[in-house]
Amino acid sequence: MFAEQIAKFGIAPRTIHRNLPVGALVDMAVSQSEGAVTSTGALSVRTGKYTGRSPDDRYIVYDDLTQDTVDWGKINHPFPEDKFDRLLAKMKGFVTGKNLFAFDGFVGADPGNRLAIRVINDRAWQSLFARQLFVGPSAGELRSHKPDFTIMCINDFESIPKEDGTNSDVFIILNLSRGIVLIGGTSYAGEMKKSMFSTMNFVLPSRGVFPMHCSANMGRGGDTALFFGLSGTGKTTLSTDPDRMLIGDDEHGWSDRGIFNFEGGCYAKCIHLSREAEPEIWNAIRSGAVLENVVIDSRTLRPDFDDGKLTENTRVAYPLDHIPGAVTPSIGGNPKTIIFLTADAMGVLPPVSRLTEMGAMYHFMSGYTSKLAGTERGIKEPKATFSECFGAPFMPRHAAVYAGMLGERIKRYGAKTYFINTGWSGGPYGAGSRIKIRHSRAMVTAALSGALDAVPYRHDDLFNIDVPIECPGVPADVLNPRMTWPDRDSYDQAAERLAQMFVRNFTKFGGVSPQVLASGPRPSQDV
Ligand SMILES: Nc1ncnc2c1ncn2[C@@H]1O[C@H](COP(=O)(O)OP(=O)(O)O)[C@@H](O)[C@H]1O
Ligand SMILES: C=C(OP(=O)(O)O)C(=O)O
Ligand SMILES: [Mn+2]
Repeated sequence: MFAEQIAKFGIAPRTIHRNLPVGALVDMAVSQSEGAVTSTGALSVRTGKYTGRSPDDRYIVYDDLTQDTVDWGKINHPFPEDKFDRLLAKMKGFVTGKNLFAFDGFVGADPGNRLAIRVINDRAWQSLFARQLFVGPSAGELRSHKPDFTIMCINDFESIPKEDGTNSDVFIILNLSRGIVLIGGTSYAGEMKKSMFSTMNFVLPSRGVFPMHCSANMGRGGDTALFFGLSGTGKTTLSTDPDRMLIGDDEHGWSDRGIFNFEGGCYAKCIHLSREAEPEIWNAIRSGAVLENVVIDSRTLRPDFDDGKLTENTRVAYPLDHIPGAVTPSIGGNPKTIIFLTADAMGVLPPVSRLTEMGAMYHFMSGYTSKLAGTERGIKEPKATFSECFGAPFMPRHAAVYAGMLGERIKRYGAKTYFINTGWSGGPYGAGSRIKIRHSRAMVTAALSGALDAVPYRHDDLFNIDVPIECPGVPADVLNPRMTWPDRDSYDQAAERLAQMFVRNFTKFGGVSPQVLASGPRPSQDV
C-alpha cells in the first residue's frame, strides 16, 4: 500500500525508508556525514546558510478554497496554482533515483481532530526530526495509513526565482486544497513543524476547534494552563515545570472536549541553556534528540550552549517523553488559567499583571513582544512587534476568527488570564537585564496556584492593568518596573512610548467592541 501510494504521488526514488527507528536514523545520519553524536548522546547537525525561519519565502496557493478565507498580505503570500504544479513536477524529477525517507504519522494528539501526514525528506536527520516532533502512529495505524497531507521537504533542492516564481532559493508553499506542502532550499527543521501548524490553523476553525500558538501543562490535580507567546517569550521554558506535567511546548487546539497538543515533541532554544535554570530541558538532550546549529567541541564532543557563532537560534528537538511526567496522549481538560507571555525589550511592562476578560481580548489581538535575534532571518537585535494572536506568522485566517474563538471560550469556561513579561528589567535591552527565569517561574507558580488571588494589587493607569504588589518568591521591587530603573523619568518616557505604540497598532482593527478598546493602555498624549 505504501509503495502504491508513493507511485501514485508520482515520485520514483531509488529507495524510500519508511518510519525507521530512531537508532537507525541516527546511524544513517552519521554514516552520511549529516552530523555527529555528541557527548550527551544527542545527534548534532548544522543547517548551513539558513538557521531560522524564512517568513518572506512562505506562501499559500491561491485558489477557490483560499481566495476568500486566507488573510492575504505581508504574512500570507499568494502562490499561483500553475507555478505550484510546475515546481512540484520539478521537485519530483529531482528526487528520482535518490534515497529518501518517509515519516508517516499525525499532527494532533486528539484522534478526533488530527491530520494524517507523510513527511518525505532527503536527509536522515530531517526524518528523525519529523519522527520526534510529530505524533507517531501505532503499528495498526501505520498499516492503514493514508495521508491527508504530504510534506515534501527536500533540503538539496533550491528554487530559481526567475523560473519558479519564488522570492529566493528557499520556498515553503502550502497547498491547502490538495494537501501538499513543499519545502526546499532550507534545512531549518522548524519550517516543517511550523508549516503544519499553519495548516492546522487553517483547517481547525471550520471544525469548531480553536488552534493556538501556546504551550500547555497540567497540575497534579488535572487543572490545565495555557501559555501563549511569540518566539522567545518562554512558552517552552516555563511550561517545562518540575511541579507540573507537560502537555506540549508550542502548538495546541481547544475543542469542546478540552485541549490537545498538535505535536509529539518539543523544540527548545539552546542559547545560554543552563543546567541550573532548565534542568529538564538540559536532561532531555540525550540519545534521540537532535541539536541544530549548537557549537560542539571537536575534542570532547560537548555542546557549548553559550556559543552563538552559528546563530542565536540554536535548537534541540526531543520527543515529549524525554521530559519526566509529560502527559500521554497529550490531551487535557478546559484550561483554568491562561497566561500571555511577552518579552518586552523596552523593559517597561510589569513582569506580572492580571487581565480582565476584555483586557485579555485586547492583548490577544495586540500580541505585543520583542522579536529576539535569530528565529527569523534578518532579526539581529530585539525589535518591538505586534503579532495578532501571539502568532501572526502562522495564522492563515483573519485574526478576528481566532480572537472570536478565544473570547467565547474565556466566557464559557471563566479562565483567569495573566500577562507575564519575561523580558527586560532595570532598563531596556542593552542597559537593564533579562528578568530571572527563577522569578518568572515563581510568578507562573503563583498565578497557577491561586496565590495571586490573595495578594494586594495596584492599578497601573498607563497600561491599564492590575499589578500585584506582592508575589511569593519574587522580591517586591521586581514587580514594579519603574522602581528598577535608575532614572524614573526615562522609565516614564519609555513607558509612554510603548503605550502609544499599543494604541497606534490597535487602530488597524475595525469593528472592535468599545469595551475591548477601553481595556488597552492609556497614554497621556493623543496618538
Ligand atoms: N525570565 C525568563 N523567562 C523565560 N525564559 C527566559 C527568561 N530569561 C531568559 N530566558 C530564556 O529565553 C528563552 C525563552 O525561549 P523559549 O522558552 O524557547 O520561548 P518560546 O518557546 O516561547 O519560543 C530561553 O532561551 C530561556 O532560557
Ligand atoms: C520554532 C519556532 O518557534 P518558537 O520559537 O515559538 O518555538 C519558530 O518560530 O521558528
Ligand atoms: Mn518554544
